Amino acid sequence: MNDRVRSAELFAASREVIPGGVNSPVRSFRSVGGTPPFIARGEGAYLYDVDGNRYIDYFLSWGPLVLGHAHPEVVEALREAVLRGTSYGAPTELELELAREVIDFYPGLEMIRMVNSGTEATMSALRVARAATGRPKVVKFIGNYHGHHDSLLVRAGSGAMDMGVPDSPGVAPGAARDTLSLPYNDLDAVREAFRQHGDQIAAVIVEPVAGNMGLVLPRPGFLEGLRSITREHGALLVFDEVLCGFRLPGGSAAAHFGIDPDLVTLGKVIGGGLPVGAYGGKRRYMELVAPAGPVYQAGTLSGNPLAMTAGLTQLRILRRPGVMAEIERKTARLVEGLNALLSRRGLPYRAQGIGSLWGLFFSAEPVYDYESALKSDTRLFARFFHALLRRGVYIAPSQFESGFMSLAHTDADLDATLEAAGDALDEALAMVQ
Ligand SMILES: Cc1ncc(COP(=O)(O)O)c(C=O)c1O
Ligand SMILES: NCC(=O)CCC(=O)O
Repeated sequence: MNDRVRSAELFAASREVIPGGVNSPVRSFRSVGGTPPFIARGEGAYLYDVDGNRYIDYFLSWGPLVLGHAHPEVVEALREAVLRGTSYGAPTELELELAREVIDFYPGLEMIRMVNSGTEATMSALRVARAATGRPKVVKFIGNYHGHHDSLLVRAGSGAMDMGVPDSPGVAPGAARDTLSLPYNDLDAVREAFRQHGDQIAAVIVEPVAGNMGLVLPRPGFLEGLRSITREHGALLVFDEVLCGFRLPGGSAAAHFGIDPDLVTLGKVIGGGLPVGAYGGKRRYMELVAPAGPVYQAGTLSGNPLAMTAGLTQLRILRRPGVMAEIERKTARLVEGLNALLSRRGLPYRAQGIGSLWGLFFSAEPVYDYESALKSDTRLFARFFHALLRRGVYIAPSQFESGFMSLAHTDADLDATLEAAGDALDEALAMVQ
């Protein structure tokens, strides 16, 4: 492994002109320390940095690249598409095709609107929910992350969790006042919130599998409970599947858990690595969106032809027989391998996976919400992270993020990863003691 000398120079220079040197806080290594590699290119399962180091990539642009970097068919489709122009601001058949592809993939989805990010998707979904119900309040769960718009940047996960201040200054107090933040996996808290404010609550928004406080699964009955409580009180249930969409068995939480949300937000995988988000749901709600209805939401680059091309190509490959199963097999193999390493060392930690998502908490106790996630040993995580990175394996630089898997990862990559992980664990443990 080469030093990251050039990366360090670029990081220092970037910090002069870009806040913190990055265009999104999670990239900065703030919680683990040190210098993030500056990336020169990605290919398959690998990232290459400007100093000539190669990393097996398990954060995959924070989730979108379910086939790996620069999948040849995605690249070819983009090469052809770019010759036809980069943006029209007028409707295309591609948008229809991607809408149909997603609707076909996602049970119960009737209409969908493309936007440019997951943030826009959740912001717009809540606007629809408020318009549909005429109510102001929303329920979210502590440690779930739905993007950075005001009403949901409250007790948020992801980078906000690392900052130690999950509530950002600058969020309009009015916006935050209408957000009720409850512990994840706690149906009693939801029932109590509805008992107090039921006629004021427009929607419950949830990451059905939580991926922004580390990977946290819903307890059996939690999602079913949300469905019945929201129905009972005339509030909408919004599944934020920006992160878990097309990465859970069956492709979605709706399919995997057999639950029919009113609205859904998507992003990441559906854009194939280009900037895309989407919100959709039942026709009666989505027909409120302009110009079909009065709820205004727009976007200069929404439905961008390059983004639609990348998303469509990636989803079609993902739907080929055996592809999702293969990615899931590799995820399970990695998780099993990590757990074997941990048990062999007598450590009380466990990795877990679902679909093509995985996670490992350095906590001896089960993690089911934000508070229990915070009990993890973040110092041990930081040491493990850097020891892994030095061995050419790049996971998300925070204890409170998820791991991802792609089709491009080979069994040889997994073997190399597990060997590196064993050595990295030993190194990290030796340093902590
Ligand atoms: C569940 C979830 N919702 C929303 C978002 C926001 O998406 P974006 O970063 O594209 O704005 C993210 C990740 O960033 C996410 O993980
Ligand atoms: N799990 C965290 C994210 O997916 C967010 C990525 C970003 O904000 O750059």
